[in-house]
Amino acid sequence: MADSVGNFPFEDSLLFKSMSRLPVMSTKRVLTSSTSSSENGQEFAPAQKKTRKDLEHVKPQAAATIIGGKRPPVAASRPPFSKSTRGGGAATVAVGPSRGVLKPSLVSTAAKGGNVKQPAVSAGTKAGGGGPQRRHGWDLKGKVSDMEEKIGKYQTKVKSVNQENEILKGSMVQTQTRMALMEKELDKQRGMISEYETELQVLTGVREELEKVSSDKNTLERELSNLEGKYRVMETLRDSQETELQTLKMKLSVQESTLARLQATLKDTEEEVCSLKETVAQQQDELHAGEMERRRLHNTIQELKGNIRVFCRVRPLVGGGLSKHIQLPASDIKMITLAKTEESHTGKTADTQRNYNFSFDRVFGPQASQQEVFEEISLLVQSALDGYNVCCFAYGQTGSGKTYTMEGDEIDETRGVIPRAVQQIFKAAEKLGAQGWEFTFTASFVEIYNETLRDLLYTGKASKRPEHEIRKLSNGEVTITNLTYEKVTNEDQVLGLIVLANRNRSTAQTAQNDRSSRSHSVFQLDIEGVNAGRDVKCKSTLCLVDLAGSERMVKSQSQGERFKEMTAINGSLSNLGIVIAALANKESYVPYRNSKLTYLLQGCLGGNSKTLMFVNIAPESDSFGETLNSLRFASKVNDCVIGTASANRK
Ligand SMILES: Nc1ncnc2c1ncn2[C@@H]1O[C@H](COP(=O)(O)OP(=O)(O)OP(=O)(O)O)[C@@H](O)[C@H]1O
Repeated sequence: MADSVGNFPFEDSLLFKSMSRLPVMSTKRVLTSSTSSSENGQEFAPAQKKTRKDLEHVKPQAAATIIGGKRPPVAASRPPFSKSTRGGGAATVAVGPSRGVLKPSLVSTAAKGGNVKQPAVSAGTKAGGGGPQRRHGWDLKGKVSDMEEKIGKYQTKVKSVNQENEILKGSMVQTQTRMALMEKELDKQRGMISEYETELQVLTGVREELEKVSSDKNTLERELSNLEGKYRVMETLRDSQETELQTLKMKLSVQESTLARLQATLKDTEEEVCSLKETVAQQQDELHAGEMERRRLHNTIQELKGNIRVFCRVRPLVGGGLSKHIQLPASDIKMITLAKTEESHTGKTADTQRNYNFSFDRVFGPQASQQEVFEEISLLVQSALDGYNVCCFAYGQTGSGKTYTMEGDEIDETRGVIPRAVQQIFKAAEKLGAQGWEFTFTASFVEIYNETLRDLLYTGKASKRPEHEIRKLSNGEVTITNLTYEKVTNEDQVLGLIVLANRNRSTAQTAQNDRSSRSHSVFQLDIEGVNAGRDVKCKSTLCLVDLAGSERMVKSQSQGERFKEMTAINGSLSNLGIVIAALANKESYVPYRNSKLTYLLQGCLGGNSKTLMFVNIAPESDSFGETLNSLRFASKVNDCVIGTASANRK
């Protein structure tokens, strides 16, 4: 066993004895060539030489225990000293063929030597070809001599091993020193690596930032390039605008001088306008006063003409020519004579002619045009705009020309009273607008058949046609429930409503023959005017009525529905006469409620209205009786003087 300095106490006999049993000391060198099994010193010498040579090349790791592996174990790369010293000194070194550093010549085995298996054959027992001869038992001296020789060899060997050990120790110290240095160096290097790594991280960050900055730079460069482009455009624009500005400045200076001139002119003009405004205001006042005066005078004329007037109109003969029994004196436009030749009952006397003379406000012969007729009515229509209720109705037998007079045909010349009145009203309203008047117009169209009301402006389903009632409001106005009251602003709208009403009438006509002849149709236009500047308002109704045929049916021919119709027509027409007579006589009770027609027209027939009745007559001989009746009825109406009308003004 090696001590701390590596000396082996071979002089100790006990130890010496025990060592003789150590397998380490076997002459059989495990790592040497198998061919060398000799125990003589000649054989050892080359081995030692080899070991020294090898040791010169031993690197720090060569001190590790390497056992026959192709590569040294991982532990061999580390400093092996602590391990080998624990084992009690020298390490076992085996051949590392791949390295070639340690040759198989050297095997240094520790006294304990547990790890390396040595051949069990001792030196003494192994008899080689050249070894000492076996001595006889009695040859003790020889044996001792052999032993001493052996001991000598061993001692030499131990010495060389000790030398080797010393060299190894020196080498180990060197190696340790070098290792310490290298470890220091390694630590230093590690520190540097860590620093480098930190630096690398910083640099990586810097690089990323640099890349970002570079990309930002690219973007900014692009933006800059765009901006530069825009800047160039703006510069061009600025240049052109500067030129324009110069031009404008020049123009401005011209304009300024013009303005100065104009301002002077304006001042003069303003003064002039001021004086003109005063004149206009004065003239407007005068105009308004004139308008009011016109209304007053117009109304006076109308009153003088009578608040109920009757016009007679004779329809032309269907086949042309002149009527035999109707005479219209050329000198008097108010007279009409109905002449009837009565044959002598006895035949002995001459036939006598009986004349029935009638006088009306105006008589229109068969040649009278629609325009001529309307001129007389237009004064009344003007009264409607002035705030008076106006009612115009056509009375006469079927086919006498009532509808022709009221509605006429579609062509301009043959248009009747209703379209002409509407046209006049909208035109006059427009003119009055210049004087500050604003008008609102509401139209309705109703039919009275068999004392039942029917909305002629109804556009819904026939099955859902509502029923109507006439109501008198607390303010005296008359209204019809569920009736269409259409706001209109121009003539065309009203004409459209008339077309709709005629369509509604003809639908009913298809269901019942000649129904239109047996029903009254009432067109109403409610007029509301406001002159806000003068604080004046007016409200009136223009009522245009086409009455049912006035002919009397022969009682024997009247049955069922016809009889009912006849009763209704006769009732309402005779009641119309009664109402007009009651109004004319200023009776306290006027039976308006006796028929739907008079109840509906009560606002237009009362003291506060102007009424015009057309009596239409047919010229045919066979209509003589009905014509006479019509003229008699109209004559009665004509004799009535309805109380002075007053305009609905506030
Ligand atoms: N003054 C006139 N000039 C030319 N034609 C006329 C004139 N009056 C009426 N007529 C024609 O006579 C015919 C009958 O007239 P209209 O239909 O107006 O009578 P009506 O009294 O309204 O009859 P109904 O009571 O059946 O409605 C129509 O063809 C119409 O064009």
